[in-house]
Amino acid sequence: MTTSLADRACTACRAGTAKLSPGEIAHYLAQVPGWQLSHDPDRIERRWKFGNFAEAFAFVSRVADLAEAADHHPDIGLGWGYASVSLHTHAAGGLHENDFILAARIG
Ligand SMILES: C[C@H](O)[C@H](O)[C@H]1CNC2=NC(N)=NC(=O)C2=N1
Repeated sequence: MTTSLADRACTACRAGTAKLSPGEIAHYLAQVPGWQLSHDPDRIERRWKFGNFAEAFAFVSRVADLAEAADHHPDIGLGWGYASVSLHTHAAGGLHENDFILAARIG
């Protein structure tokens, strides 16, 4: 049995790390329902709605904890009743397995 994405470990990336190919992206994207692919650079994004600002802020705080634990860091948007997360790997100039691991952990 293969390890589920959320249980895999993020690997440290250095400049020059290869970004995922379109075929690899499609393979990983199928494992993170709700996340959408965007481009330039390749990235995955998701937006959540909440009933107030405090709930959105608490969600963002949980995402920040997951990011620190993984040593992989998303761009985060926050406002009244919503939060958005965008993931890509700076070192690769696009998407890396690490982005999908963190997306799977965030949910
Ligand atoms: C050494 C450490 O793994 C790197 O600096 C990490 C930190 N967090 C990161 N986060 C993201 N999104 N992309 C990176 O390339 C990245 N690099």
